[in-house]
Amino acid sequence: MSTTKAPTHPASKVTDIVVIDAGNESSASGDNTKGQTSRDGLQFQEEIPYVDEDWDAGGEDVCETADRRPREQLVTRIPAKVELKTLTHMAKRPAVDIEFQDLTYSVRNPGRRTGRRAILKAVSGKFRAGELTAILGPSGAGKSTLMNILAGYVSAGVSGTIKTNGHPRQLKLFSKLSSYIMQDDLIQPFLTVQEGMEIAANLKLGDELTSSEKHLAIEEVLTTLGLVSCRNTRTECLSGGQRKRLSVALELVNNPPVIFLDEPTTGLDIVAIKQCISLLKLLAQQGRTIICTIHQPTASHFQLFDQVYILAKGHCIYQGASQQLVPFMSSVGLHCPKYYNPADYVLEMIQGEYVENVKIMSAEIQNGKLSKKLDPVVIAERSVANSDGLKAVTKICRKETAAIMPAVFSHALMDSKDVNKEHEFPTSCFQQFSILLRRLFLQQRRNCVSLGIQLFHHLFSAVLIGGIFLQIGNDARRPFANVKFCLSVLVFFLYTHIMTPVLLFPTAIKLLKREYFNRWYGLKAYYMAITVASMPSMLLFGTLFCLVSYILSSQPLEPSRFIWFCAASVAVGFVSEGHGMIVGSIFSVMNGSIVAPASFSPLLALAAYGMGHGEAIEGSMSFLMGLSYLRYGLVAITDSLYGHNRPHLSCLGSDFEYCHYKDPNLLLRDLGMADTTTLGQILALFAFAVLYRFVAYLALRYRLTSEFSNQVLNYIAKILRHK
Ligand SMILES: Nc1ncnc2c1ncn2[C@@H]1O[C@H](COP(=O)(O)OP(=O)(O)OP(=O)(O)O)[C@@H](O)[C@H]1O
Repeated sequence: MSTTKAPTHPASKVTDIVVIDAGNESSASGDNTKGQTSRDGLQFQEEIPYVDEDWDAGGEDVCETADRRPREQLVTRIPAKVELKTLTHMAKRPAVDIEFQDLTYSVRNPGRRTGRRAILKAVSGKFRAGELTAILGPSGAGKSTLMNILAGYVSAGVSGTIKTNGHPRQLKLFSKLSSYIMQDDLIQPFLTVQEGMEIAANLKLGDELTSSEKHLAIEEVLTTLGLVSCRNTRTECLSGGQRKRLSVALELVNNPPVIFLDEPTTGLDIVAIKQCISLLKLLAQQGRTIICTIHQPTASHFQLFDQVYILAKGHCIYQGASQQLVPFMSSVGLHCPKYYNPADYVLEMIQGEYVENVKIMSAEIQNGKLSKKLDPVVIAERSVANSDGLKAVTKICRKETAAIMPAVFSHALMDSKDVNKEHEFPTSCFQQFSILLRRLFLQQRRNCVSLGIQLFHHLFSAVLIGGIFLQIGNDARRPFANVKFCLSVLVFFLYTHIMTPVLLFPTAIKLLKREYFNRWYGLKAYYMAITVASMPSMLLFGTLFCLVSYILSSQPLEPSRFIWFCAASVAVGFVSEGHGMIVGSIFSVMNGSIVAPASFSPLLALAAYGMGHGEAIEGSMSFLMGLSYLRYGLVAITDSLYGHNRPHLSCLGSDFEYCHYKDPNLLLRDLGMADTTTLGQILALFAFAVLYRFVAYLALRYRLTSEFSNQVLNYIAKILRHK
C-alpha cells in the first residue's frame, strides 16, 4: 500500500487526500469517520471513498499527464475535516449580506403584442454571509430568474430594490465580490486542472500576488476542494462531481465573498450531491454568502442547508432555517407526516389541487419579508457545535465588513470614473490578451484531432481541386476553366472559414459568458486573442492548400505570383471568418448553419456575375458587386494569376495555334476585372475584415451584456417615441 500526502499550504493541516492501492484503503489522517454526524444533527462529511467512474472508464493517457498509476488504484476523497480557515491568500474580503425588497420581474408576453407576464411577484428576502442558502421551488417557479437578478446577470424588466450590507447594490463593485457558477459546468477543454487554475489565478489575481503566492493560493483551493490528486488530469476527463468542484475552485481562486450556483447538484449521484453540499456549507462557514438553486433535495440534503428560500408561482412561500419549515407549515395547517421529506412535502402541497396554499403561505411569510429563524435552543446547540467555526469566522468577517464595506460601497468612489476604470479588472487589457492567447495556443496544440482534421481537409481539398483542374494554368484554350479554378479556391476559403466559427462560436460563447460575467477579463482582450489565435493555422494550412493546388493546376511558377495568390486566398478566409463570427455570435449552431450559407449565396452570385461580358456590366450591378467581399476576393485571386504583366499564354495543341485569350489582359477585360490590382483588392478585403469583425464584436457584446442591449433597446424606443 502506498499513501501519498498532498502538498499542503504550510498553514493548513489537511491530510485527507488519500491515494490507496486497490483493495487496501486507509486514510492518511488516520481516522475513519464514516457517517460522522455533528452535534447539531448535520451530517458533515462521510469518509466514503470517492471513486470516480470516469477515471475507471477513461483509461487514456491523454487525460493524465503526470500521475501514471492505474486509475483503479486512485481513490480521491473530499477532505473529511478541513480546518475552518478562511482562504488566506487574499486580502481579507468583506462579508456580504444581500437583501432584496419587492423584487418584480416581468417579460413580454410571448405571442402577444402587448402585456407582460410577471415571473417574480414582489418577493423580498435576505441572504446572509456565513450561511448556505438554497432556493427551492417547483420547475418554472422563478428560482434561476431570482438568482440571475441577484447576481446581476439580468437587469432588464426588474423592479424593486437590492441591497448589500444595507447599501443599494452597486452592480460593478458587487460583481467584483461575487462569482456565478452556472448550471452547465462549462470548463475550458484541453487543459489540466492545474493549468486551468493557474490561468484563473493569473487573470483573477493579476499582480495582487506574486507567482509563489498564487501557487500557494492554488494549492489551498485545490486542497480544500479535494482536487489535488487530479491536478494533472485534463478537464474533459474529470467526472461530473470533479467538474463541479473544479467550477467552484476556479471561482474560488480570488476568494469571493459571494458565490451563486445554479443547480450545482444536477447530474450528480447521491454521494456526490452530499459532498457538493457539504463543500458549499464549508465555504459558507468560512464567512461567505453561498446561494444555490436546487431541485428536489433528499431529507438529509435538505437538512444541510442553513437557510431555504422557497418560491412558487413567482411568490416567496417560505424563508428561513431548513429545520423551521415543518413547524411553519404546521402553523398554516399543513402537517408534514413523520419521516416524510419536508422538501417533498412542501412541493407537493403547492401544486395541483393544493395551489391555494401558495397564497396562504406567501401571505403568512409576507412574500419573504419575514424570516423563520431557528428557535434559541437550536441556535445555542449550533453555536456550541461550531464554536471554532461558523460563528467565530462569521463574527470576524462581520467585524471586517463594518470597516471595509462603507469604503467599498462609497458613493464618492462610485462617482469617480477613473477609479472605476482602474478597478475594472485585476489585470491590464494587454495582460489579459497575452494570457488568453497563450491559453488558446495551448488548447490548439493539445487538440491533435482538430489539427489532424484541418491538415487532412486542406490537403485532400487541394489535391481534389488541383486534380480537377490539372495542368490548365497555362492553357490559353481553356481560360474559363482556370477562372473556375479561382472560383473553387474562393469557395474553399469561404466555406472553410465561415463554417468554423458558425459551428464552434456558440459553445465558445457559453464558456466566455461564465468567465466574462465573473470578470476574469474584458471582451476586447478576449476578442483580440481569438482573432490572433486563428491566424497561424489559417496561414499555415492556407499556404499548404495553395501550394498543392497551385502546382497541380500548373499555374506560373513565379514566387511573387504565388505569394499574391496565397495572400488573396487567405484574405478571403480572414473576412469569411469575420462573417462566420457575426453569424455565430447571433445564432445557435442549428440556425447559424442555415443563415451562413443563406447570407453568402447572394454574395457569391454577385462575385461571379459578368463573366464573359465584363465590359457590359450594368451600373447598378456594378454597385451591388462592390458590396460583395467575395467579388474582391475573386478579382484578387484571378488577378494574381493573370495580372502582374503576365506574358502571353501558350496555345500549344491548337490546330491554328490561335486562341482568343492568349493575351491575359483580354481575359481580365471580359471578366470585368480590367484596371484592378491585386493589392487594391486585398486592401478592400482588409477593410471588409475590419468591418465584419467590428460588427461581430458588437453582436457578441450585445449578447453578453444585458446593460448594453438595454441601452440599444432604450435608444430605439426613444427614437420611436419621438417619431
Ligand atoms: N426571458 C424570459 N422570457 C420569457 N419567459 C421567461 C424568461 N425568463 C424566464 N422565463 C419564464 O419564467 C419562468 C421561471 O423560469 P426559471 O428559469 O426562473 O424557473 P426555475 O424555477 O429555475 O425552473 P427550473 O427549476 O425548471 O430550472 C419559466 O416559466 C420561464 O419560462
